[in-house]
Amino acid sequence: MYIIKLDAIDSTNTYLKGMASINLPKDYTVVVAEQQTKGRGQMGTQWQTEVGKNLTASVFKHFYNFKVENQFYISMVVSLAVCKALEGFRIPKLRIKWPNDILSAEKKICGVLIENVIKNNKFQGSIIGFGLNVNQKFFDALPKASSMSLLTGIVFDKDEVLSKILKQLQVYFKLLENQKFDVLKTEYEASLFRRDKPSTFKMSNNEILLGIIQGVTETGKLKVWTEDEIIKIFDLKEATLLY
Ligand SMILES: Nc1ncnc2c1ncn2[C@@H]1O[C@H](COP(=O)(O)OP(=O)(O)OP(=O)(O)O)[C@@H](O)[C@H]1O
Ligand SMILES: O=C(O)CCCC[C@@H]1SC[C@@H]2NC(=O)N[C@@H]21
Repeated sequence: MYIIKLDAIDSTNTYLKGMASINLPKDYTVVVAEQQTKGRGQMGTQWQTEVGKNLTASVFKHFYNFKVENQFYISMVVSLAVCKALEGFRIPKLRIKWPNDILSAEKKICGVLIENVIKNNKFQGSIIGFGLNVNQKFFDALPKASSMSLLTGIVFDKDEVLSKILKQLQVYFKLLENQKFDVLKTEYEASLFRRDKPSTFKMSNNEILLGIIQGVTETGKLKVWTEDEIIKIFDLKEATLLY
């Protein structure tokens, strides 16, 4: 494991992407920054965190002969590894909000941004970025966010948290390497936020839809039992889970 610690950078994902474009980094090369000036979230959003309080890190993972159709398993691995590490710190009521937000007591404490590295027309590996709210206490502009510290009253050692997450990433990636697809999907679905509960979705055409989350497909689409009594399959661009 090789950890690069930076005081400030635009984005740890962008930094690692730049490294990978020159030479593919070794497996589990980690970039961690105290401050990101252009932290990136999913779907073009910004990742905002208080300087020095939280973990913003990116990890490089190689994949050899990986079938691109299995990509969602990478997402499952990362969400499960973060959850398992957080369980170890006794963070309460952990859930994975599809596809890969980590919630505690229904508030978002961690976001994940996975970006693929393709070279010579081949999928070489992924840059796994995660932003974990560790010791930040105020989220004035983010009403749905919280942190490990806010939820427990404890101030955490960020290095210790990072090291536990990296350890769990290795454990769960081993399962993926050994093709334990069922184990991963079952554990992911068991942790899914609002599974088996009536939920409200906002569709891309702005319609509101009610349904009950059943689980996910192997490619990461959400299976929802709707009012018309059929199972609908949503991809990320189609539906946002409101509550
Ligand atoms: N440090 C952070 N912790 C949690 N969320 C963050 C953080 N930084 C940025 N975000 C993102 O900010 C966005 C706005 O969060 P907010 O809590 O206001 O919910 P929202 O805009 O209603 O979004 P959503 O559709 O994700 O429920 C979300 O996409 C969230 O992922
Ligand atoms: O929208 C999300 O939930 C994903 C947020 C991912 C944020 C992390 S912080 C470290 C890494 N570098 C980035 O620019 N983004 C990810």
